[in-house]
Amino acid sequence: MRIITPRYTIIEDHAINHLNDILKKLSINNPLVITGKKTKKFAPKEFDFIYYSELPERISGYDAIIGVGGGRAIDYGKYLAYKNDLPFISIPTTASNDGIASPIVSIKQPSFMTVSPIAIIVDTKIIEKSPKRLLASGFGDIVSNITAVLDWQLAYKEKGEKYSESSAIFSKTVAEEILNYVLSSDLKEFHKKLAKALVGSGIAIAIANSSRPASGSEHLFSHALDYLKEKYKLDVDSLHGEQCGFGAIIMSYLHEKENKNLTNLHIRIREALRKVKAPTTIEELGFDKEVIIEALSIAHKMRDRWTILREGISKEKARKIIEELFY
Ligand SMILES: NC(=O)C1=CN([C@@H]2O[C@H](COP(=O)(O)OP(=O)(O)OC[C@H]3O[C@@H](n4cnc5c(N)ncnc54)[C@H](O)[C@@H]3O)[C@@H](O)[C@H]2O)C=CC1
Ligand SMILES: O=C(CO)COP(=O)(O)O
Ligand SMILES: [Zn+2]
Repeated sequence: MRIITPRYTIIEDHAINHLNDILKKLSINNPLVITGKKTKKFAPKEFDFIYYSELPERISGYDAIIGVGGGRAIDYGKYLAYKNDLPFISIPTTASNDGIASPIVSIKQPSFMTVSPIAIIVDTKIIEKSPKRLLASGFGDIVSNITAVLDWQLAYKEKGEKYSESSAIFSKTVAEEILNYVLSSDLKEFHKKLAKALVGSGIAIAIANSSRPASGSEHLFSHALDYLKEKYKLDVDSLHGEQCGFGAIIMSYLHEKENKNLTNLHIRIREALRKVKAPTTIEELGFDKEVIIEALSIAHKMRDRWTILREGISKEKARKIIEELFY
């Protein structure tokens, strides 16, 4: 199977200045920009634009789509490009999840595979100035790759699932590298290392042609929270990466129980999340304890993906795990 990865990836201060040069190299003359109301100020002024909240199904007369913004702006831009069979250029204005580089579209669950961006332009000066909460969310999404790879290896061992060692090693290495960086540094370069790690995660997904290297039981838990937010009409504004990082604390704890080589993994993950000020308590994440317990007990049903949750854990066992970890 052919692996499609971005043809141009620039991650540096003032990277935005390279856009016209990249468009020329790609022979793109008339792109349409998809952005959000708060991130329109970062969009190149010379091209037409549409807000992602006002997306048409079909467009004509453009030869590419450029996504400029946070996770949803990039996701909707990627989706529109895919629907119209156009190349997609990703220009994230923050680093809140690995959608900035992945071939996945997650505007609704289940997410689906499209095509990797043909170019990714990450202006680290813009990222640095973006809300710290969004960068903490991005760290949650990348640290979740550690439990995602552990789950993938478990599925390979217990169910014979297709597994790519090259994608898994890549995904695990970028995640562990930034975890160690956060635990041992003053975070001066955090935004740059985070942007590079999230791009690496998106490429690992492209290599696997699946979100497996970046989405395991911790993402199932996050999808369960999204489902319960909808079901109970909860007024909770937790971000994708925040939910996944919190889920990684729980799932690394479950993996540790079965694999003594992983001792203290959940402690290291929780300490690193706390250091970047990502939510690490139920109150900080914004949910009631009972919703967290219900999410853990239904997470395995969110998609057909074998993980450490296996056929699911009872509410009683979920309660015990949550109380051991957070009380
Ligand atoms: N395709 C993929 O692989 C994945 C895609 N996603 C997508 O990402 C979405 C979540 O993305 P998030 O970014 O967490 O939330 P979001 O996109 O809902 O919100 C991000 C917020 O940050 C603001 N923002 C962005 N850059 C900024 C800057 N430089 N300064 C000030 N404000 C800025 C935006 O205006 C927006 O209000 C999901 O709903 C899903 O659509 C999530 C995970 C994976
Ligand atoms: O969020 C993702 C990777 O970080 C995509 O995961 P899903 O395939 O579970 O939606
Ligand atoms: Zn994710």
